Amino acid sequence: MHTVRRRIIPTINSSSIFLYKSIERRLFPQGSSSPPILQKEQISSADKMAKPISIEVWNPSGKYRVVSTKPMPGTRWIRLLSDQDCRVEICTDKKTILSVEDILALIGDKCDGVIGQLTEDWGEVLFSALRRAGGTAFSNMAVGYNNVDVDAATKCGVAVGNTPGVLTETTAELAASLSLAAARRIVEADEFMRAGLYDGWLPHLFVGNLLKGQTVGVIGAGRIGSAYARMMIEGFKMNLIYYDLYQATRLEKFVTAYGQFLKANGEQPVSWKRAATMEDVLREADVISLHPILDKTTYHLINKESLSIMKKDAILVNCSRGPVIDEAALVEHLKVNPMFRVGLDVFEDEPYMKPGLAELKNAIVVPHIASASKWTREGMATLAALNVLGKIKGYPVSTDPNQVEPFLDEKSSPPAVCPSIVNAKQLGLPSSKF
Ligand SMILES: NC(=O)C1=CN([C@@H]2O[C@H](COP(=O)(O)OP(=O)(O)OC[C@H]3O[C@@H](n4cnc5c(N)ncnc54)[C@H](O)[C@@H]3O)[C@@H](O)[C@H]2O)C=CC1
Ligand SMILES: O=C(O)C(=O)CO
Repeated sequence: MHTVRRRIIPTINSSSIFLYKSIERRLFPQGSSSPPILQKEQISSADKMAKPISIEVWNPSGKYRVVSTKPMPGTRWIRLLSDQDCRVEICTDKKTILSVEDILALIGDKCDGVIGQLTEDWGEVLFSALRRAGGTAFSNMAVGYNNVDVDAATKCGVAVGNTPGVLTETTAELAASLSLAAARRIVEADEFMRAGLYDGWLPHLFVGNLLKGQTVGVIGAGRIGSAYARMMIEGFKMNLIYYDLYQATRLEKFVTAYGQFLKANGEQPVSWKRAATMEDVLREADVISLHPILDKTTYHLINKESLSIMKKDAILVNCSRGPVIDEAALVEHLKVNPMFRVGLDVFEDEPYMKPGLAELKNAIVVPHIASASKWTREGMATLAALNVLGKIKGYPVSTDPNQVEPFLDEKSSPPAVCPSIVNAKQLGLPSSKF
């Protein structure tokens, strides 16, 4: 078998290059685990099973084989794994979304753990394959894990990690950005300027909504929903109405204290209300932001009926998951209510939009970038790698998945703990407060 072994220039900074004895770039045929190294030209594009998957290997002599289905930001995550005797294989295939077959090929016959992405379908097929390959660890590089069948993973004895906390503020900031952009019609106005249509100030030009004193509605007041609420209340002095299955006590205390502060300074205080039903939020709020998890209870939470009870000039923001909104119903609603505006980061059939959405001026659409700040994305990669590493090494699981700083501090070694394993209890894994 002809082999190709090329040294490539690592994309990480030069100080870390010496840590890695060699880097291989190989072409990985689907359906084999320790595949022969093939030249691209040798592979017939007509033969689907022979379709190559390109990978990058770090620390080739590492004892544990850890696969990442995507290159991830930063280099700390690679260093942390390599330093702990892991051979790290990163899929560098150009295809944006890997299929189950692609991932089966990456798992192969021996694989200790995988770091995967929210675009991948992690169900019984992949978890059984991972288990057969000797693997017991998987982590999504995301806090949301609606793409993962956790029961199937548990049945196979595979731990499922996620990355909460590190993306809370970044995601909330995008929700706040979309709220402002929609309220003040920033995207429409930008397009107007660039089209050369501006010929002077006019009293009616791009008039939008003032946020101060209006009501912000939050559906799903967990980590991100609460952080978003605080930004809108503190930043724009909005009143809060929220709906969640649980009471957001800290958020309520914050609004009470901030209201008292404003009052003491002679300003109009802000207020909060926990709604008994989601419909109460939809009826009362001027800006509504969706932050629940996606599950059976939140699928199409916003549909034709719920849209119909919202104010005609309300603003709706979605930075949770696309299927929380019935997007076809939303398109119809936007068409007949031009004053109703939306800011969407996520879509029902991602990466696609429902027909008609792209043409609507009252919709702002961005490609699932809510967690896309450098610090957050590098932190997500680190937490995902530490989940996988911790399970491989037999470390206990953190009892507080919101305590992320100790894992992210670049100046010290991370604790010997898995940051967040969602099926830890079901698997009977030991836990640690650390
Ligand atoms: N667009 C993006 O890039 C990002 C999207 N997300 C999405 O945001 C979601 C929330 O993340 P976190 O705030 O960290 O999670 P979290 O678990 O802290 O908050 C979710 C909240 O939703 C509530 N909830 C669950 N079912 C509900 C229902 N039927 N009605 C109302 N509330 C309900 C929960 O009680 C919880 O308070 C993630 O699951 C993920 O899908 C997260 C990060 C980035
Ligand atoms: O973390 C998530 O759930 C995302 O959607 C991307 O950050």
